[in-house]
Amino acid sequence: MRIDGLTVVYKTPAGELPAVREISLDLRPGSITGIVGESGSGKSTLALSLLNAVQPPGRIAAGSVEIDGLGDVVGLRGEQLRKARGKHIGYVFQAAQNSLNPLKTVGKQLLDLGRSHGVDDLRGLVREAKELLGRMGLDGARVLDSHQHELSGGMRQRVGIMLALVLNAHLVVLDEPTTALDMITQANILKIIREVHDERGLTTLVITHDIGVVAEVADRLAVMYGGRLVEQGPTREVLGAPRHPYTKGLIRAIPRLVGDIDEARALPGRPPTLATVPKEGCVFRERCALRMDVCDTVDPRAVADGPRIVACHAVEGAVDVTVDVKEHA
Ligand SMILES: Nc1ncnc2c1ncn2[C@@H]1O[C@H](COP(=O)(O)OP(=O)(O)OP(=O)(O)O)[C@@H](O)[C@H]1O
Repeated sequence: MRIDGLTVVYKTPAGELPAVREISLDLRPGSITGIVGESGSGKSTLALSLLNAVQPPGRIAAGSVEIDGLGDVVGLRGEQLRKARGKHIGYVFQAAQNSLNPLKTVGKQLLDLGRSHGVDDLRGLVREAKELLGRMGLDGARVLDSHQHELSGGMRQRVGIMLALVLNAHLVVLDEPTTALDMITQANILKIIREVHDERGLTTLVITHDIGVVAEVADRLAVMYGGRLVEQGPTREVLGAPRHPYTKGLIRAIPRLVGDIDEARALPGRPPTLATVPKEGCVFRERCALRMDVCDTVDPRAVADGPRIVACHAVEGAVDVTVDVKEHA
């Protein structure tokens, strides 16, 4: 999947405002990419636009989402689009716990899904679903016989993951796949996502506010702030040596299990909303220790340095960000 210059706007009383702005990102075949960002940074809007599923008052205003063998998803309509979802792209939306039909059993919904995508071997589909549910620690036969209200939030979330994987799509988008789960179940589900990903040679995108989740599963990490991607690169490199001041702040804000709890320092200020996100210049400048005059007027370009891509005037200008941030703190 190649996302290029993607901009998504919502119509508001103040006019159309961008929730996702000029995002470019390549999902490499066989990799797991994690997108991390605070609430309101535009993650879910981005996930929806990858399936061309943004609903009014939102719309994709610019850019493309090219998928191998399918073309630009932004140009797909109606039946073509419905077929692409599920068969080419499996997805779990953020509200997976609430997205099942309350009137039908999970098994009935699975069969509906299979039929609507022209699956001939429905028995095989049920077998596959049971296998996936079993791996996630559930009794597959029982779950398929259940209605939504008979399942806990965590069980529904696992059903959502099963439905995303069962049609054997090669591209899988998981929006907050583990939010309703306790820590142990979360670790187990992430392990299974990784295993199924490897077994099937999938290309996977995991969207989350939880940097621990991406640290666990993602090969590549992209950091989102105010609708922009501010930094991307191999997960270990980004977490081990973050370059963008926002990524640094985000990592420093994580409390650790061992060591001094006071070392975790919350990032001062709040992330911008649609109404407050600056129309020009850097979206992070209000909270940035390295703010310069140019940040008020010029949007920093995303500059690549090997596998790392960073959009920051201070980094672009080769300022030693580590030293400056420490001094400021
Ligand atoms: N239907 C809508 N109409 C107007 N604004 C919207 C709509 N949906 C989202 N927004 C705004 O777009 C911005 C991005 O929202 P989005 O839900 O994509 O962020 P997010 O990073 O997924 O946050 P969260 O994790 O809380 O869901 C936010 O400022 C949000 O208020």
